[in-house]
Amino acid sequence: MRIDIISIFPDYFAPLDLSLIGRARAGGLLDVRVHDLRSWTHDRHNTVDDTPYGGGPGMVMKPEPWGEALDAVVGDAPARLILPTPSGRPFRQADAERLAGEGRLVFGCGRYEGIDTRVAQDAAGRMPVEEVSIGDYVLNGGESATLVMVEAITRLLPGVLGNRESAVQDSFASGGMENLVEGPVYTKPAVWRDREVPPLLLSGNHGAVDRWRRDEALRKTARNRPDLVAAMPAESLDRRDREV
Ligand SMILES: CC(C)N1CCN(Cc2ccc(Cn3ccc4ccc(-c5n[nH]c(N)c5C#N)cc43)cc2)CC1
Repeated sequence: MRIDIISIFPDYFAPLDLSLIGRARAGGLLDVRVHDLRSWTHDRHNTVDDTPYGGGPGMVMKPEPWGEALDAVVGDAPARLILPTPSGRPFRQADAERLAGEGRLVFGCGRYEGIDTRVAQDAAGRMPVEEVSIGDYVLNGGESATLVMVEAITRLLPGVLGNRESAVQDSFASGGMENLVEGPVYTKPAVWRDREVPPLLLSGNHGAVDRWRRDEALRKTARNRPDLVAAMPAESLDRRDREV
């Protein structure tokens, strides 16, 4: 997969040189290129914003630099443009799974009050465009959202997660009881500050451990995400589950 990111803060994406994504890039599993939008400005001040038509607070990102940047970065290649925005469709695990199947993604990181609407309209004539939001809270720009989405998407690509991790077992997976949040996890030592690891986890009884983990995950989901429990098909909750 190739990912292009266009932003006025390219240094924001230094974290993509680290850890699993950094290793995937170094190993040629992933091609991530970050571009400074100001490279496509031509005035002395590298201007990327201007006042909004119709008045109102703040500034809006000018269309010209974006148009030139997308022309240069995408050209005629097949690609999907992802535009983080507070008004976008919610980005969920199912979207990460869908987008992990794409060959090329381009993330356009807006700032100020957003990008002139004509940029998305113009791009839609050449490529699929998705306006997405990572959550119901307000950020200052699209960079953090792009980092979140790039991580959620690329961790699903074959070979990116090491052999010791697996995206297959992740919670929030689409459909079924996999929608449980993660239950408690423990490692050595068996006792820490007088707190014991549940003895069952040291029993070697894998069936009982699996049932315990599922009960604990269901208990935590009911406590933290009652919306996920409510959305589960009734038949997927057996009698024992209802007692948890
Ligand atoms: C004055 C008054 C009436 N306005 C009312 C509407 N407000 C909406 C508004 C607020 C902030 C921003 C800053 N910003 C610029 C580009 C950009 C991209 C993503 C996000 C973003 N925020 N939260 C998410 N989940 C996001 C995602 N994904 C934020 C961005 C842009 C737009 C702005 C204020």
